[in-house]
Amino acid sequence: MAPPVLSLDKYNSSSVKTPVENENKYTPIPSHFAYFNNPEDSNSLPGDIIPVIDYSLLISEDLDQQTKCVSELGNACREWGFFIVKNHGVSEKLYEDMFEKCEEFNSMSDDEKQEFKMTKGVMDRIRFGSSNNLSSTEIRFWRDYLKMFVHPDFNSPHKPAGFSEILLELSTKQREVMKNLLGGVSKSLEVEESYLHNIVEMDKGMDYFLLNTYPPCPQPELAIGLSPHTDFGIMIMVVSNGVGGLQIQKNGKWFNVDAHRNHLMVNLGDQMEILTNGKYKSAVHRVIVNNKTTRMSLVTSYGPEENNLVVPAPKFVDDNSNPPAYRGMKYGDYFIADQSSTTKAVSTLDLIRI
Ligand SMILES: O=C(O)CCC(=O)C(=O)O
Ligand SMILES: [Fe+2]
Repeated sequence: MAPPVLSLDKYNSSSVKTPVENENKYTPIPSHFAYFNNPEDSNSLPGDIIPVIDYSLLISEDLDQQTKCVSELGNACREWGFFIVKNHGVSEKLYEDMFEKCEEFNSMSDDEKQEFKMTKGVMDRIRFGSSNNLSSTEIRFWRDYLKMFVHPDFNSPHKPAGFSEILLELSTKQREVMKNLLGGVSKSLEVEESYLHNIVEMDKGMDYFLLNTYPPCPQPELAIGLSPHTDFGIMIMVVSNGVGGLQIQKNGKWFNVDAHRNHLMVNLGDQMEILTNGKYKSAVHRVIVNNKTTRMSLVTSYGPEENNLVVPAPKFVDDNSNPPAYRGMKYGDYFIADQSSTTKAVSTLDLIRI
């Protein structure tokens, strides 16, 4: 007898998690989750060569150490568009508390989460859902999300109790780390420390926070958590609950990112590529799923002020060998284009490449 098929539609659910928990003996997964046709497409390599940056050296008083760290940061940005950050100083306890609250959020019923579903559109201050693309003819991602704007105005679900306080504390601390990383990246580009920060008006910048949840999948070799993509934003900070899944692409090959719970994973985003006129590239990445453990990731995308017109910065453009490679676009418009696209290939950058 054919095994029962997991049916998401009968739950009319905006989440992968609810049906997964209610029908735990299912297989196969519904066809609209079947992403991989060819098993070789999911091949990957160990990520032990991915650069690791020691944040404590970046902010140290010892100028030699700092310079060495900036140079490592520059290499990581040029070669990978991605790096791992250790010794970042945000407490492990704060992450533990945040993940605990995220689990509590996930455990609420669909009815309880109803009020957080998208109502007006992608500019909703908070939205909960699953897959970017809800058209039934498209492949869906094996992922649930909760997304919200946390800067300059702070938004958070009002439940579970304590969620918003912990998120505010975490966002504030992570923002400080990001400011210093952005300073280090500026220096690696041989501009003053505040160059990128000032040009994008980071003090008024739009920080977008996401909780991604990838429940165990009975056929992980077929499904995908997130297909290959680049992120909007200047830099993106990711912390996981210690369960692997993130992969970074380099020279056409996929590398597994070591999922140490107390490390930050940072990738360069599309606005970094535009600002540096392609000198630093936005990293292509994807998330694969497993059949044992739920992966959760806390992602914050840091970007310019919403009305900031993002164009290649003067320092990286000249009339001879470096003409502008991207058209300018207001950051808010870019965000909307990225988040509303139902046909997005790998990168929204394709919209503005010259
Ligand atoms: O879950 C992750 O590690 C990364 C998620 C991601 O790439 C995204 O939300 O854009
Ligand atoms: Fe991403």
